[in-house]
Amino acid sequence: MGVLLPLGARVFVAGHRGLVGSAIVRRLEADGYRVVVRGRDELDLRDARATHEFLEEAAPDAVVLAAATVGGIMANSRYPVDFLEDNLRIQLSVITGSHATGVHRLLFLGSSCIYPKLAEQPISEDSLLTGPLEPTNQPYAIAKIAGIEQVNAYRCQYGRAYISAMPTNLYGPGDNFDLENSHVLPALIRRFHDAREAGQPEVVLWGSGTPRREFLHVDDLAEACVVLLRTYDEDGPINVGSGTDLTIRELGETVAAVVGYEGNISFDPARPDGTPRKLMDGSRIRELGWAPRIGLRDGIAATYKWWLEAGRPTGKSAASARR
Ligand SMILES: NC(=O)C1=CN([C@@H]2O[C@H](COP(=O)(O)OP(=O)(O)OC[C@H]3O[C@@H](n4cnc5c(N)ncnc54)[C@H](OP(=O)(O)O)[C@@H]3O)[C@@H](O)[C@H]2O)C=CC1
Ligand SMILES: C[C@H]1O[C@H](OP(=O)(O)OP(=O)(O)OC[C@H]2O[C@@H](n3cnc4c(=O)[nH]c(N)nc43)[C@H](O)[C@@H]2O)[C@@H](O)[C@@H](O)C1=O
Repeated sequence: MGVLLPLGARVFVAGHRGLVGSAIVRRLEADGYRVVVRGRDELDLRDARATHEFLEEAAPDAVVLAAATVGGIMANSRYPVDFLEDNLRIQLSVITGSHATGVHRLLFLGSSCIYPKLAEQPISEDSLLTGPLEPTNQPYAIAKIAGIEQVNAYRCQYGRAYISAMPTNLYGPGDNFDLENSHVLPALIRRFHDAREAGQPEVVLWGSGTPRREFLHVDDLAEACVVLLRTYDEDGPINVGSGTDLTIRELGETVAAVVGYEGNISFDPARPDGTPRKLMDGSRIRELGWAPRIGLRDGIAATYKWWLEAGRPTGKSAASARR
């Protein structure tokens, strides 16, 4: 196999201000790569022509596609048009534009929600398209599946070294802490912190508390992405997970303990549970020598510390996220 990402290569990280993109920028720079970025205010990646012009001028050696319309279970349910169309448009602009301007190496990021709602656990890459999706995030999942197919098509028709990675649920510094639109982990950090400060006797979590989720610290994901960019060149998605999961009730208890909240935890069954379980089979990426380093409790403590030191950002509301 040739050198897929030589040291010093120039990498365009699309979505560099996000949870994932910012972690990938940190990792690439620490590893001796040169990073190219462009803010959404200057370049809307849904605009195919502007994206093409930018890629032509910037001429990166590689592209990491970490820009997307992203959110938790309620955002996915409330804004299906945005989750479907924004992501299809960003993918078309960036992947098509990369090929058209001669970029030979590209990493596309999908998500574990591309797999069937009731996939056999742990979920192997081979279970893609073997059953119905989870309805709360079907539009997003279908856009991401289209992205995987687009990557495969460029591999097949043009021999491009484009690849797709499917991370499990992520968390870490730079996450979205908006209470309605975020994912569960940052929401719980903020909710337990606020409840402790207010002396609130109870925190009501969404759903039944029984769904199981697997969480990976974003710095571990970033390391996995660089390993993939350097060494991996196969068809189809490759999973990136921590290898262990827990119930939402257990997650709530863990976050409460880290934050120092000692009140009661209850559940609101009127809110959706989503997929009952989505634990990834990570054996393929483990064979490449990558393994996560950050345990969940330590990762939550580090994220809580980051959030406090950053001035307790409240995250992206639906309006700003859907700008
Ligand atoms: N968070 C998670 O738990 C998981 C995330 N992933 C995947 O990782 C990738 C990144 O997610 P994450 O970092 O969490 O998301 P964030 O919302 O934190 O970041 C998304 C980034 O994309 C940028 N962006 C969105 N739309 C546009 C646009 N039209 N033009 C230019 N830039 C745009 C945002 O810009 P701005 O900062 O200006 O808003 C932001 O920097 C996604 O593909 C997602 O599917 C996969 C599994 C789990
Ligand atoms: C990464 C992944 O993320 C999403 O899927 P999800 O894992 O279902 O999302 P989530 O993190 O929002 O919730 C996980 C679980 O937690 C429960 N829950 C309890 N209390 C709160 C709470 O306060 N906020 C949130 N958000 N959830 C809560 C909630 O009811 C659910 O049972 C999709 O975007 C999908 O497309 C995707 O890719």
